[in-house]
Amino acid sequence: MRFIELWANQFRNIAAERIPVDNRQVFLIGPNGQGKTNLLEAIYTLCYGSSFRTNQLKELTAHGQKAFKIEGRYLGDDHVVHTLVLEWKDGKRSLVLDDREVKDRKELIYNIPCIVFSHDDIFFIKGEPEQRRRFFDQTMSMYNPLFFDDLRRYRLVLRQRNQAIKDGRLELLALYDLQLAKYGLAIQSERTRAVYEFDQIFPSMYKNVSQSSLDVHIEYHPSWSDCATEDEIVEYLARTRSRDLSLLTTTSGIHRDRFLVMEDRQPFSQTGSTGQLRLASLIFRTAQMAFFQKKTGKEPLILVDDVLLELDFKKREQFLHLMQTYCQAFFTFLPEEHYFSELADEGALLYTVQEGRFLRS
Ligand SMILES: Nc1ncnc2c1ncn2[C@@H]1O[C@H](COP(=O)(O)OP(=O)(O)OP(=O)(O)O)[C@@H](O)[C@H]1O
Repeated sequence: MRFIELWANQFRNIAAERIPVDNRQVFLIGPNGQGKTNLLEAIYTLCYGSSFRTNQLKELTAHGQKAFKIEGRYLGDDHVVHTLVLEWKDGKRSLVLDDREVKDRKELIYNIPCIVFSHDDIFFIKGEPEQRRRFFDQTMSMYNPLFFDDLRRYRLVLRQRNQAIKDGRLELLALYDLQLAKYGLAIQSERTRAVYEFDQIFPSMYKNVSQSSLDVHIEYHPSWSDCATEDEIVEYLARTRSRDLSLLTTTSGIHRDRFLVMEDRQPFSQTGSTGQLRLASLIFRTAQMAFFQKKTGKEPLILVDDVLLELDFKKREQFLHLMQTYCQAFFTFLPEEHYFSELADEGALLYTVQEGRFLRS
């Protein structure tokens, strides 16, 4: 698929003007604070119904406004042009695809698979366990709707179980434990498989791009590591119930799983330099692209937000080589970063970005 045209109204500082983007590569070039990332955010929000910068859709509304709208026309894998519209109004989000309301955001994920490369990705490597869980859950949800469903159901049961603990309604726990075990085991098994496969891709990519022999790899440590069946999880939950009751929360489960980025036997966040961690975070994304393609045979749309700046020429070349398999890419660059020409195919679309306006160069 590829976007053909974008339009946003009252979305951050983007001017409400149609932006033709019918090209495999679109370059957005401009000084800081002009609206380059805002356009990437608008695309991402259209693809997933949520932003990669904030959990609050209302923040995307232009200053002084109460609503925004984004519209994208895209050529689908079915070779038909579709129109997708997202509107935020009166505190509510609505999504319409070809005049039909999209009731479940899940439909979108499988419609326009989109991967964003941003500076914040470094937190996948050096941030809290929650951030790595989110990365791997995202990676798996992109190709596996069943995993996505199991995650949603697990989260719902977890919330209900925690509420029951807080309310002292202990008679409900046995039922919740059965459900947690069911969805949790499915998620744990899928995470085990996915990390195994991801780890076939990531370490060699890291070695290639970094031009080093560092063995950086991923380890998965499930919270219920000693449990291989639903019955064993239920027993475990029963054994640890007093701990849950005293801490007023569910202290074990897939929401406590840990994904570790290791170099040899130590956490890479402790041994790697900032540059190495940053590079690893970029490789996380390219590995995510490769993984998605391996699973689905499809190429994702990618949004690359000024992350190439820190790489030296050699690493950038290696990295760009890995990043070839996309259906469409939007790149942001500062004007002084002339090296975008290393990347641009002949005929690529170039826009100069100035105060929220996109001027064809
Ligand atoms: N809700 C909003 N309403 C209006 N303008 C906004 C809103 N949020 C951010 N902006 C404006 O958008 C601009 C920032 O745009 P953006 O984050 O896209 O920068 P950028 O061009 O990607 O620059 P950089 O290279 O620094 O990342 C700033 O001028 C900011 O004031």
